[in-house]
Amino acid sequence: MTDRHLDKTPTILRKIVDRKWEEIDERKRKISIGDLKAMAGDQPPARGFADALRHRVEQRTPAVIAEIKKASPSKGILRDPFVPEAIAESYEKGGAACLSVLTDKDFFQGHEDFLRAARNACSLPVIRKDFMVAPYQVYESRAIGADCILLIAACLTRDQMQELEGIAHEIGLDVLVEVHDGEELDDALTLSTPLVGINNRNLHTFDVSLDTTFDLHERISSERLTITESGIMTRADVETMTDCGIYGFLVGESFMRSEDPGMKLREMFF
Ligand SMILES: O=C(O)c1ccccc1NCC(=O)[C@H](O)[C@H](O)COP(=O)(O)O
Repeated sequence: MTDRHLDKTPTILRKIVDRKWEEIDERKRKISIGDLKAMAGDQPPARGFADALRHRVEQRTPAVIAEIKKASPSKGILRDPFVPEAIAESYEKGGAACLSVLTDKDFFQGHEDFLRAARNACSLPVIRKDFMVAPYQVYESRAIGADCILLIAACLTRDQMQELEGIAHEIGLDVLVEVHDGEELDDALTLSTPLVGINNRNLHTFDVSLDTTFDLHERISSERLTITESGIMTRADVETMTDCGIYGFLVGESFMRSEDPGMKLREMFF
């Protein structure tokens, strides 16, 4: 593993990142980075992910990134049967600003085809929710139709994040950088992306505390956009955030466990 925080990085993230490097090697044997760059270059313009969020936040309306995930390491299977296109349509009707689609197979039972299907079923911008460690994956994200990528500060050095962000912006992708503590936020704030996600889930223990957002949000200037991630389960959770001026949300589990995810979104947020 070539990544930072070797002793600090949560075990689950280290396992995921190790697997990502293997996956990249396997994929490179099938599609070269040159071919992938060409495929990325053939894509139509991306849908503006950051713009869609900013537009809502400026109107002091919740900007919800609604997540499509079948399973997670902390919670196991969340939804079965799982039909990404139906979920995407339901989220759009429910008022989501953007979608987040898990593409990691081994830990989240995701797939790139889920991203393609969800994006084709609606007009919302989509973030590829995966574990980016190398430029190959950034080109691949654009090639499969993503509009934004996630950079998780806990598994990247500052230099790696800057490199991946540079490539993403060069090929028309937005970037959401995710942090869980002050040190990671220091690194995240060296990037130019306006989108800063604060993950309320401690990936060592899987405990969730919304205080993580309140503690770190005050260090994020108003030119950027705070997105509170993980553990938003009720309307009361939403109101606690909006009362503190936080209008960006990334929500998965509570929607995924609901029969009608878009209806659940509407009930919780609007
Ligand atoms: O959720 C996990 O178990 C997990 C484990 C390792 C890395 C990331 C993990 N979660 C990803 C997320 O950040 C959540 O999917 C996202 O914030 C939505 O959270 P929730 O609303 O609690 O489903």
